[in-house]
Amino acid sequence: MSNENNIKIDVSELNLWYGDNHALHNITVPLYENKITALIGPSGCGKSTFLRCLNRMNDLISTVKIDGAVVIDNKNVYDKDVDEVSVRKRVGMVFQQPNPFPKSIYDNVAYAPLKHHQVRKGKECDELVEKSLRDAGLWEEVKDKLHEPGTSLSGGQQQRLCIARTIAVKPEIILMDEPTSALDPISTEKIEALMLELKKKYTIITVTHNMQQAARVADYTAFFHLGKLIEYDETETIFVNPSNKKTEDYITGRFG
Ligand SMILES: Nc1ncnc2c1ncn2[C@@H]1O[C@H](COP(=O)(O)OP(=O)(O)OP(=O)(O)O)[C@@H](O)[C@H]1O
Repeated sequence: MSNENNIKIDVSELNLWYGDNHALHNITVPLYENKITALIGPSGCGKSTFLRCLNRMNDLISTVKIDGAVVIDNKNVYDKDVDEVSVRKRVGMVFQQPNPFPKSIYDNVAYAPLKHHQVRKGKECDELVEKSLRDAGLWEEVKDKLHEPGTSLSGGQQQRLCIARTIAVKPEIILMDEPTSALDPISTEKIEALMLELKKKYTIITVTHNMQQAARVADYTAFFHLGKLIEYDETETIFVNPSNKKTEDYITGRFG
């Protein structure tokens, strides 16, 4: 694997237990800046669990125990002096089901930046809302109805609204957990095109069950099986010339 890229998230010897269930085993992986990394593997192999470790979302589950390190820009986000809210601001997340707040399109985007005092109400906030919606590829479709409910949009538009809401707080990393699995093919295509645009500014880690999607958008792909990272490499290598038999069996549809 080429090493010309900057490491944005350096995960080392990460283990996670849900009670007695050892769900992630000693995961060590460098995730690269301004790249899209796809996490693939059969259901229950730990993809979402791993993704949620990157912004400390698993801290919200009381039975979880984690050890190991997730180092972002030279600082382990699990160090005692790190506040998890600040981690979640730097590492945004987009979920499988579009989940806009029960608020207007405008307020969905403006809510967090206003709450965190990143912008003032009025012109400054208006500009941020417009920029975020533009960057999420949604502005032209919603600019005349910003005060209508976010839930009045189509599923694909709602997902782009959720992406606009995520980028409005200026994260450095965006985690996506099967961001297109609830969408039709045309909306999926728009989100994939958007991901390729967004990686110029952000580091993206995405979970997908869709092999074609991983092949289309991801620079790097990590294959998980039973809580272990089996293989991680440039996407083309994973799909064309995997070195592990399990990877080959999975991508050729022999299991999963
Ligand atoms: N909140 C939770 N509490 C307890 N166990 C959990 C929880 N979430 C996941 N697990 C367990 O952790 C393991 C990994 O699950 P995870 O959801 O990370 O897998 P996944 O690869 O994302 O699966 P899928 O593709 O089906 O979404 C499974 O054994 C699952 O049952």
